[in-house]
Amino acid sequence: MNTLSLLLRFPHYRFLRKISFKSFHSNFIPGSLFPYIQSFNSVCLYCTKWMLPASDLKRGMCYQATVDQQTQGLCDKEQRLVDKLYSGLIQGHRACLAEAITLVESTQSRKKEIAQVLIQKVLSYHREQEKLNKGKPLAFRVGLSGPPGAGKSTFIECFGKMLTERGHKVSVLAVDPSSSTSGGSLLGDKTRMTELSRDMNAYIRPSPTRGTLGGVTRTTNEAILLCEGGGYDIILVETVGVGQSEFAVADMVDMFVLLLPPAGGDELQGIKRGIIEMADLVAITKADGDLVVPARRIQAEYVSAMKLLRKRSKVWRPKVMRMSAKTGEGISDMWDKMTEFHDLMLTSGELVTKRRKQQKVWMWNLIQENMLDHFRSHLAVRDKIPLLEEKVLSGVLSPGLAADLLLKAFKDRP
Ligand SMILES: Nc1nc2c(ncn2[C@@H]2O[C@H](COP(=O)(O)OP(=O)(O)OP(=O)(O)O)[C@@H](O)[C@H]2O)c(=O)[nH]1
Repeated sequence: MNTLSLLLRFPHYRFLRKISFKSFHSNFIPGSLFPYIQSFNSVCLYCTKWMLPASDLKRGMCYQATVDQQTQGLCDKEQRLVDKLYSGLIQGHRACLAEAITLVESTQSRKKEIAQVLIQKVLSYHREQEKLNKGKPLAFRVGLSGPPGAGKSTFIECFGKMLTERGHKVSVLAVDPSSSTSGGSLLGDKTRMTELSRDMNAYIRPSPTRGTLGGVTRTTNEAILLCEGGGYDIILVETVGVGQSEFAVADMVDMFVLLLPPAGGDELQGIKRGIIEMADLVAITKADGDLVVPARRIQAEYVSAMKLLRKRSKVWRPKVMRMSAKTGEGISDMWDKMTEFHDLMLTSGELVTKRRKQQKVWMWNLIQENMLDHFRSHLAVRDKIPLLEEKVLSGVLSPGLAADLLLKAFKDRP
């Protein structure tokens, strides 16, 4: 198709020409252009002229169409809610941040859809802000894990206060995978971090997970984004290192810190080897008074053990430090090490790569969770599950055969 026929086909060709290559590449096509785009093929030809790969354009169209669809699907009241939360959030209003997190945590399907429109808006805002920040991420995301009683909340209280005094805005998301399954809570009693919770530059929020790993992935990832949109530049995600949630958390942060008490091997039994392998920094807590000597010993043990671990980064080797939240000793050194890590990861490009990979993991985790929900609630399967589970438990049926039967029933019925 030559320029003349393009002009005939698109009377507004001159206008179309004004759209920059860059705006296409950022996967954005202004909604107002859609009336001008009559067929995808024609546009591909138009784009070939401007050296734009058709796949990028297709992706851009699909993306924008999805966002438009989502936004158009909202009624006035819902749209007003999204607008109110979005503007309040980016202006730093804590109440709006809290309400926005509650919205993303909702299990109601309509609320989930509204939340996605909000998240999409916040993501666009992020992209803009990161561009203004020369591509540098808006916040430093740190995962903190350790066994119960390791001193996590005492550390976060002390560390968080030091950071706010230095001018940072700190958000603490406490992921508690136990709360909905056991009715009890590993992390969440209200007396934790009392001083930090009164600090106007800190925001503490328990992150309920509905007891599923998928719950951790969805709500925590989205809460991180919202906190960053609200201007928090340091996000601490706390979790108890005795289950699977810490692995999920490690997949959503820039740096993973493991807090270990100066205790003997037995008390650290619950800590899985895998979690140590994921740590970028191990901090031995409570290194004060009588505990200084055991803290030194544990530190030396971990220094040697970590030398044997596979290297995960070209620019960083995991460090083992000692600190005391009671005396404050070692806390500032820890922050120095953490910023050193952040700077190295940023300048080497590893941080950007890591975050990109995490986006993909996030997407697949969500798909996995939704597929499993879909499978469990499918008409052809739902009623068979208790019976087959029972047979597997009593040893009448092998788990493999039971799984095959359920999968077959799922596949055979539409
Ligand atoms: N000596 C000393 N004790 C500490 C220090 N930090 C915490 N503790 C004590 O260790 C105990 C557990 O501390 P927490 O901060 O509640 O530990 P946690 O890891 O948050 O515990 P969970 O909330 O159960 O997961 C408390 O009695 C604290 O007073 C420290 O730096 N030095």
